[in-house]
Amino acid sequence: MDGRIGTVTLPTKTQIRLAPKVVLHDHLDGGLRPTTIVELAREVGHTLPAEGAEALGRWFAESADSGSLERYLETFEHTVAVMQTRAGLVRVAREFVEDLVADGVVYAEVRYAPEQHVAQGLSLDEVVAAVQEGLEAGVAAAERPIVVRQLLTAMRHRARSMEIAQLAVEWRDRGVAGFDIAGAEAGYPPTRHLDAFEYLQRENSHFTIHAGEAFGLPSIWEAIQWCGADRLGHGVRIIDDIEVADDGSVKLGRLAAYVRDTRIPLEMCPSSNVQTGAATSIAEHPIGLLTKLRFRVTVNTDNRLMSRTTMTDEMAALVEAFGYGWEDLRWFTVNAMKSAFLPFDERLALIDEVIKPAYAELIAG
Ligand SMILES: O=c1[nH]cnc2c1ncn2[C@H]1C[C@H](O)[C@@H](CO)O1
Ligand SMILES: [Zn+2]
Repeated sequence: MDGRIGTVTLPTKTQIRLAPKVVLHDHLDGGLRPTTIVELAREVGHTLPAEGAEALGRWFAESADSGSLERYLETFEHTVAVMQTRAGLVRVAREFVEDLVADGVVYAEVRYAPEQHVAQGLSLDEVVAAVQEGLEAGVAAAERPIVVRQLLTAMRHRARSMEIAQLAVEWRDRGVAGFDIAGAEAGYPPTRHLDAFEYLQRENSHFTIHAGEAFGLPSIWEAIQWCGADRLGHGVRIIDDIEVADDGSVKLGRLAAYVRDTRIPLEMCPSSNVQTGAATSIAEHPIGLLTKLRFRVTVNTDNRLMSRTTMTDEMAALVEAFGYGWEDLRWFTVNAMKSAFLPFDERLALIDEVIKPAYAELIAG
């Protein structure tokens, strides 16, 4: 494909890869290289569900492509198993950054649940330190500048969120930018972790909440109006509060209006949503309508291994499905940078000095 539809030139994959991109929702334990999993599994004696890196990569993608978030999450057993040692965590984090750099990402927030990496005796603090060491090694070795921060996730079906929130605050000046909760959504409302969110608010800290992915509006409403989430992980089901009439007129319910009016960022992950059944296809993904309605939409990968994707792939898929041009890709990227859990002056510097000049050139052709 030469990237032309009629007389309009659409961004090609090769061009998109070179454009600066920002990812806010990218799980460390969802982005390992299959080759690394094979090697680490051999070292620690973990039995994998497929032989060899290629078959394993396929296994992750096929198993995650299940139509259910719960089954999608089962695949993480095999990544988490090889991320239980300091060396394993350092390596995975370093390679994670290398892959982001190769994808043209200039700012990334990398999330994972420290409580899932203590099975072989590491303390929570040692886990965060190992990940930070790997991320910094990746940044130091990068050919192009990249800024990377950690988000510490607590698992919503467990009861360690307060501890993890405290850990995020302890590490706030050493590479951790915020907090998140993840895992099965149905049956585990965000208010189960209200004490952790209230603590973070008192500490002037930042957090996002996975909400509106496998459960609907009540989950989003709790995340925002009870817990005070700064951003929504996915948030796709906000579409349930939007009515589009046959004549094309649109009516927002009170929650959708609140989300749009207060510019709450939506960390949208199109491919992941198709795999878990939160959306039927990329072309029918609510991101199309939400973008048209100017919600604060950002584009993300969620789990590059399980979805066999990259930021470049996600953006290219959106270009193909919706005909987006460079202005649209710049808008997603600036939205994401504005929504980052990084100090305002640092966000502005990346927007003014890195993102806008690069897109200005791309738009000029
Ligand atoms: O999209 C997701 N929704 C809910 N939970 C998720 C998603 N992607 C990954 N997780 C879980 C599985 C990981 O083990 C955990 C921490 O990264 O977060
Ligand atoms: Zn996620």
